Amino acid sequence: MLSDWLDLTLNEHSTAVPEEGRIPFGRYRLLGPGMLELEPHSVGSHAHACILSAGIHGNETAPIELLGELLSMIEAGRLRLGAPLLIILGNIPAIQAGQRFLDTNLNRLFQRGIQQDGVEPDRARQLMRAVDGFYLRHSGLPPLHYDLHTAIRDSHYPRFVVEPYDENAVTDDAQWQWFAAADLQAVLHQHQHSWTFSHYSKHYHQAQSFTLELGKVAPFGDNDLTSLRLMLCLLSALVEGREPPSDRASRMAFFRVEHELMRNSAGFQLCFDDDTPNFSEFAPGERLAHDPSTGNFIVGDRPLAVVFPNANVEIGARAALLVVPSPPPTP
Ligand SMILES: O=C(O)CCC(=O)N[C@@H](CCC(=O)O)C(=O)O
Ligand SMILES: [Zn+2]
Repeated sequence: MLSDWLDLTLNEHSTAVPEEGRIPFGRYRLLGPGMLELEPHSVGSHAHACILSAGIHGNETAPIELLGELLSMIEAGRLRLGAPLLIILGNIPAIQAGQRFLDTNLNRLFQRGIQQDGVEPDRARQLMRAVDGFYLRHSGLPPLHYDLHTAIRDSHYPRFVVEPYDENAVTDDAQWQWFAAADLQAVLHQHQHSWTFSHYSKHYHQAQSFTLELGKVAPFGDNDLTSLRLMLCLLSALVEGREPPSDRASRMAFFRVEHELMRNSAGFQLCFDDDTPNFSEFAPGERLAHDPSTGNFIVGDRPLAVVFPNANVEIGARAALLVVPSPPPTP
């Protein structure tokens, strides 16, 4: 029944799933569309209050399939539920339509007090309430949130972590070691508040919270989950409330954002090929973008690598992150 919940939710039949019930080692409760809470009979020695979200962008399907796999394992009793878990399917109509979003990018709206109306702002408000309630109910446990995505382009590091910015919340070193063991290959530290879903949990709840890019966008059924086998091991450990496997953080490449390229007008253009992979480097003097309202953006004294380039974002939105290597954290 739990593993059917994903399919039934996406096919508008979630009412076919009872609102609450038993599962091996615990209970489940539906909090609302695309929001499933699992509560263990007993918590493991390393349990966190875990939020795992996917489908914040509707065309990013591999993470939804990965959560389906995790739910099947829980339902079959192959994992011993040992931590409270909130599973979230983000933008349900966009997932149904196979689109990144319907009207506006949901992953820029996670800010308390947002005033906009519409499908995505309403969903952001629902999800923020669900996160607040979940962390309040499980306030005795450290909060954790992994928001699972896939990227539009190829990448020199196919699986990587984006660490949201917050000056008051410190990332545990253990997180980097878990990500290294999960075969994530790079980490990107954000340099300013970004109002993404992972930023919400970090900023308002001091959660260990990250956006995880787990490969490239593909339709349902076209994802190769074998590359996510070690990621599934990390998630399984979190589900069971035991300590995840660790590896040397220095296996991963670390970067920090130096500059955000914004699309300021309709005529904005990126001056490199559309299929340029994430983390491609550009030399000093190269022109990266042209915007009729602000002119050229030219690389300054040191090389810059480009991440998430997209000239077609909404006007006023981020069109690329420009990043530089940064030292790995010292344990
Ligand atoms: O591949 C792309 O261009 C976009 C992939 C994506 O959706 N990335 C997230 C990153 C969120 C963050 O900065 O933490 C996004 O743009 O929302
Ligand atoms: Zn995404």
